[in-house]
Amino acid sequence: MSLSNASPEIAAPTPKLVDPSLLKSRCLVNGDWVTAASGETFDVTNPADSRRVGRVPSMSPDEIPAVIESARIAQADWAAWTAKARSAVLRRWFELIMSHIDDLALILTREQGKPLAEARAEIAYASSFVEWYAEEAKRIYGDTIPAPHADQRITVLRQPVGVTAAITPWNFPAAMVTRKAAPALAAGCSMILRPADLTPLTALALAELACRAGVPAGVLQVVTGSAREIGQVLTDSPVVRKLSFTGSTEVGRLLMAQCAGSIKKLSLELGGNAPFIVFDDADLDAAVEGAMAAKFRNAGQTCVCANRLLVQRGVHDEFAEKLAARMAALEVGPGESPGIHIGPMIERKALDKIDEHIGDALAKGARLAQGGRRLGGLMMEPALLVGVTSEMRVAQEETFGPLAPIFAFDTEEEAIAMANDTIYGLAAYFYTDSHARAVRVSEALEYGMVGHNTGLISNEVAPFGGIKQSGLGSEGSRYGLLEYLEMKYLCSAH
Ligand SMILES: NC(=O)c1ccc[n+]([C@@H]2O[C@H](COP(=O)([O-])OP(=O)(O)OC[C@H]3O[C@@H](n4cnc5c(N)ncnc54)[C@H](O)[C@@H]3O)[C@@H](O)[C@H]2O)c1
Ligand SMILES: O=C[C@H](O)CS(=O)(=O)O
Repeated sequence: MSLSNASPEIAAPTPKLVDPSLLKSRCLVNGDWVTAASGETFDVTNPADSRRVGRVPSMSPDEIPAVIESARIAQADWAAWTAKARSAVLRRWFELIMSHIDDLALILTREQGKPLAEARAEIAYASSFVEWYAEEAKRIYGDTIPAPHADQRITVLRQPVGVTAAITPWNFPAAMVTRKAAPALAAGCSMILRPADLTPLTALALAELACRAGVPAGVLQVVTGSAREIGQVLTDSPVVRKLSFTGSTEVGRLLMAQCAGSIKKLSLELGGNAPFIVFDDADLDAAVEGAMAAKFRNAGQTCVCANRLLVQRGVHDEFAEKLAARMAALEVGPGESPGIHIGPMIERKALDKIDEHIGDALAKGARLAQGGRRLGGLMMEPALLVGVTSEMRVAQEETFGPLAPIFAFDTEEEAIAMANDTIYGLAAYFYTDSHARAVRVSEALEYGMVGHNTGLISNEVAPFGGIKQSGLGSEGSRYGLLEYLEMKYLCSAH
């Protein structure tokens, strides 16, 4: 691999936004674009070069109760719209996102760092949730149940939860927003979104397009500022009936406790430690391609990334050799540069954690087979470790970077035990061409999502979610809508 970067003398022309009004410097509150009452702001910087790409308000927690009240008033009206009318607005939002994909991708790459091609893919993925829930909005069905008494009629209604809040991470600044906002709005809820400080601009641009699509004032609001302070107001408020959080397990635990006081409905999409298991009877070339996809998407900064590569001893050396060759072809550089596969890490502490994981593994007997060099700024060479064992930090902690640690195993039972030896349960992957083994392994893995002979499992139609300490609930699919609905049972006597 190499560091691809336009030389300062002939820097590539900086593409401009076709619609500069998508680059917002204010928050969306009750249909208005507002500054913080204090006038305070904070910068959003490009991880590729630390240059400022935007500036957003640092709202005070004192301003949030008014936002919640706006959301409460707006939600009552929004819930009275017909499902078809809500669906039409969501459909229009989907169309506007896709027609502005290039600008949204550019904003996303500039604040998050991922290569433009990946940013475009994320925008399309994000829009697929809006498209999906525009359709699902019209299919929120209830039940009628045969009553046990002749004079009774039993029905089950599904009604919107009401005012909801969402707190989202920096690694997928578009998809993590629409994966929450789309089902919320489809269900007839309102949503107060607080995006990550590192990547708020994409969320604000999506909100601008939601306004253009006809989402009424107060139904979707976006506030920026102190996560802890704003989060505390949102979790304390009894008016906020649900919190949807995507982020680390550590913060998820904290927010879950903060929501206990008001017994909120909770969706938690938390950390992962995905095993990627390669058996002797796997198609090795397919397994290598799957590992590249599962490990290096978003430079390894995804919750479902292959955090551990477990390879059966009979194919270990061939797999490691093939993977190293594919990794060597990865181009590292600024996301806006052409042909880049691996962008910068989001911040310095992310690079430091990867170094710590490599250092710890080497100190405990692993070998750095390839890569691992820092390349300046927040860039690093994708690294391949072999001889990794369960005593090393990388076995139990989410690396969240382009580090591929290979663990060897002998038997299927050993592989399952290694794979399940973690507090996490988000995603797991395994490669085998044996049907019998596929049935056994898919049922034995303790994860919310399992990929068999594939390293890419994320889409809008399937329930995305974890078990154990990777979270609660699911997003996407028809199940994701249930997270924003309450069930009411009506027993009517005649
Ligand atoms: N399961 C999933 O779908 C999924 C998806 C993406 C990321 N993640 C996880 O998120 C982590 C990386 O993202 P991150 O670094 O943004 O996670 P993080 O938990 O540090 O932050 C997530 C969000 O919570 C906010 N936050 C932080 N402390 C808070 C507090 N005390 N109160 C309220 N909000 C607070 C942050 O500002 C951010 O907006 C990884 O662990 C990754 O696995 C999970
Ligand atoms: O970080 C994990 C996100 O959920 C991204 S994706 O849904 O896996 O693409």
